[in-house]
Formats: sequence, structure tokens, C-alpha cells
Amino acid sequence: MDTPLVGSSPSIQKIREIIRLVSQDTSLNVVITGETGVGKEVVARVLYELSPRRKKEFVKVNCAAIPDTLLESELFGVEQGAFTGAHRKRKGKFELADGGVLFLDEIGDMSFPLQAKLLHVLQSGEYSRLGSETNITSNTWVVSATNHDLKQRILEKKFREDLYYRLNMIQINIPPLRERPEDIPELITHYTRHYQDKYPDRVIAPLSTHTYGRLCDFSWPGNVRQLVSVLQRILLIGCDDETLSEILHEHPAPTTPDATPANGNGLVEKLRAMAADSPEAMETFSLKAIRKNATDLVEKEVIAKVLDRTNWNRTHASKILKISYKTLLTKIDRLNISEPN
Ligand SMILES: Nc1ncnc2c1ncn2[C@@H]1O[C@H](COP(=O)(O)OP(=O)(O)OP(=O)(O)O)[C@@H](O)[C@H]1O
Repeated sequence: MDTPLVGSSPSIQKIREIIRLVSQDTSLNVVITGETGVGKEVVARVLYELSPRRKKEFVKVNCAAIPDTLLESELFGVEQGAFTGAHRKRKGKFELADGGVLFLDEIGDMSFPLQAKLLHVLQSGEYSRLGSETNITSNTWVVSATNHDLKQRILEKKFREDLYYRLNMIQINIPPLRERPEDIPELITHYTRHYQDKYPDRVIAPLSTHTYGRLCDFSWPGNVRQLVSVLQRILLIGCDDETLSEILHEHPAPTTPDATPANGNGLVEKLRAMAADSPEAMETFSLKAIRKNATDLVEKEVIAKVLDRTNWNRTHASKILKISYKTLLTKIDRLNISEPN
């Protein structure tokens, strides 16, 4: 098998078992959920590689990356002369994935009108190229992935409930890496070997015990993708302790659009609490004042975290925050951030 699904935490073992069962019955559409970088595409590829469909194509479409007008022709293809510029017939991804797997990544971002068209294909088992009347029978296994909470999107009227049930016959949820830290050592071993094989001419020193410990203890907001990229950097370029602190924290946290208080900053909760403490104050707040308060709350949390991680080394903290030393001191003072005793 080409794609490794590394890990032996209980959740990865359970996912392996689901994959083993589902890959034998490819009439059931699958939705894979989880934060960005947890391995949704890895799971989709393993499903494909274990299924009888592995002899045909695995075709990936990123529904968020392609503008809506193009996505339709990308999925269903175009007949010659269908519109100005359609000089020749072009097969769509459905057709290319015939007998194989169509992996619809970021399905939660597909537009509502296109969702209706996709639903029609899944219900009727047929589609036609743009500009053509001829129906083509669809024989693809549709595996989708999203980091949205699709049920929430349904409530917000951004995702069709009927399509949800068509796509989501089986759901595989991959927990974030911070909830399965026992997978980290295995991932480190796997990817260290991977880079040693990939760069046979380079001397790749094993990680020091200290660095290994830091990687195992980190919370990995960008999940396995972040771990792999940090590890690659350490193995190929090397990295002292201070630089490691910087690179661990320069990665943006994942975007979890529908998740409750993102990344633990709890901002919304805090604003709610402020309102509960003083409903009158909240009522008289201008939007501008709310925005200012929100910014201050976020800034205070971020600065305090960075200062904590740098042991209150203000020079280092200002570099990480990309502000001048002087601005940092002003903010510490204004936001009332105090050094722990
Ligand atoms: N269990 C795993 N075993 C081995 N490699 C993994 C695993 N999970 C993720 N990876 C690696 O991490 C990186 C990101 O994985 P992948 O693209 O599958 O994540 P994703 O959840 O689909 O991300 P996104 O939501 O951003 O598309 C890839 O390099 C992939 O090979």
C-alpha cells in the first residue's frame, strides 16, 4: 500500500477497522471529518487502496479552491461548443473517476446551487456534460472530506440536509493530534525514516532526547501536517532550542470555522460573560467599543502566552510577535499583563 496511516492510538485503530469494513462495500458514500491536517486525505486514499476500485483512478477535487462556475464543468465535463471557448470535449472528474473514487475535499464549501446538482447525480446515478443532452451513468465511489461541522452548516442553511444524508452514509471522524498524543512517537519514527530514504546523500542525525520530548509534548494545532513540516525542518536543517520555540509557535492554528471558541482563546465566551455581568453596559456598547474590547482580549491572551513561553524574555517575545520592543512594553503596560512571581 502506498499511503501509510501511521498510529496505534485507540481512535486510529478504530478508524482502521472502519476502513477495512467500508472499503469492501463501496456503495456507501463516506464523509471524513476533522480539523485541517489530521489526515483526512490519507484516510480517503487508504479506503481507495484497500477497495476493489484501486485498479481505477483516485480523483481529487478541492471544492473550496475552484470558483463555482468552473467547479461545475470540472465535475461534469464539457461538450465541444457548449460555450464560447469550449473548443473541444473535456471529461469531468466524475467521468475520470469512473470505476474508481471521487474524493470531494472541502465539501462543506460547495455552493448551494452546485449542491443541488450533485444531489441529483447521486440520486439518479446519471449526469451529463455541460452542453450535452446525453446522460452518462455514474459509477464512482464518492468520498468527501470537510473540516466544517456539516450539521451546523445545515442549521445555517449553507448545506443541504438531503445531500448530507446522501454523502454521509458512513462518517469517519479523525480526532486532532492533541487528543491522541500516543501517535506522535510513531509519526516521528515513520517520517524520520521517510526523510532518510528520501535524502540518502544527507546525514540525518536522530533527534536529541530533549527535542524528541518537546515534539511529543507539543499540542500541534496544525495537527500531523504541522508535525511533519517541523520535523522535516529539524532533520534537514537542524534547529536549536530557541529556534524550535519560534517555529513551533509561528504556525497558524487551524481554521475551524464552525467550532466553538477557536483555539481555546474563548473570546466569544468572554464577551458573553461580560454581557452577563453587566447587561446594561453591553447594551450601550457601540460596535466600535466591542471591537476594541475584543482586540484587547485577544492581544492580551496572545502576548501573555508568548511571554510565558519565552520565560518573559521581552526581546525574544517581541521578535515572535513581530512588534518592536518598545511597542511590546507599551502593550504589557496598557493591557495590564503581569509577570508571574
Ligand atoms: N495518520 C497519518 N499517518 C501518516 N501521515 C499522516 C497521517 N495523518 C496525516 N498525515 C500526513 O499529514 C499531512 C496532512 O494530511 P492530510 O492532507 O491527509 O490532512 P487533511 O486532514 O486532509 O488536511 P486538510 O483539511 O487541510 O485538507 C500529509 O503530509 C499526510 O501524509
